[in-house]
Amino acid sequence: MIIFNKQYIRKGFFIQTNKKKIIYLDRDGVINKDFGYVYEIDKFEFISGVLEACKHFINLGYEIVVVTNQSGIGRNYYTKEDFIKLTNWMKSEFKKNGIDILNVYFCPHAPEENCSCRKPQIGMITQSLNDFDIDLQKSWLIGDKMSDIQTAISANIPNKILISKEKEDKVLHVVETLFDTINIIKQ
Ligand SMILES: O=P(O)(O)OC[C@@H](O)[C@H]1O[C@@H](OP(=O)(O)O)[C@@H](O)[C@@H](O)[C@@H]1O
Ligand SMILES: [Mg+2]
Ligand SMILES: [Zn+2]
Repeated sequence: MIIFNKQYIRKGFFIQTNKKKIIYLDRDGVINKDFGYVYEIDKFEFISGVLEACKHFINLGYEIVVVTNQSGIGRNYYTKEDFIKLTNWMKSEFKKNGIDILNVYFCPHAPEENCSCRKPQIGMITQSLNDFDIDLQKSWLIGDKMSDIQTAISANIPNKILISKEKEDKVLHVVETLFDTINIIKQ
């Protein structure tokens, strides 16, 4: 039996980092089909392969955080309560498939409000760092707009993937659906 010298432990030689590694997921266009300001359960259609991809991430030890712009609230297309109702349903659907979503962060503001949380601003990422002990260097951000990728750049998240049918030469990883990221995120 090895007895660690208490003074070493006191000096932090054996501090184990339990920092979380996160997959930050954009919602519309990544988790669900983006029909435009989706806020009703019957209009929320999971994109094929999303559940399998999320199970893959969890098997690799990641936790999943959703970061979503919801300007439809600020534009008065729907209410914050509508969004929360849909979000609770979405989380329950993930849960039914063995996938726990650590948290969903959303920006309810319209673009003209110039808030600090609407992507590509990094307010939602910063809030997640306040809420959890996260290792951003081992985390990923996956989105369907270049503004999502810009969020990762601004937040110093080194690993980012664009979900798009067009090749964006400014982004190293461009795939058509979240399922395709299984071939990229392997540890
Ligand atoms: O992709 P995330 O961030 O999860 O959510 C995007 C949605 O809030 C909506 O964002 C809008 O952009 P504007 O917010 O109007 O610029 C449009 O792109 C809509 O099609 C889209 O549904
Ligand atoms: Mg999106
Ligand atoms: Zn905001």
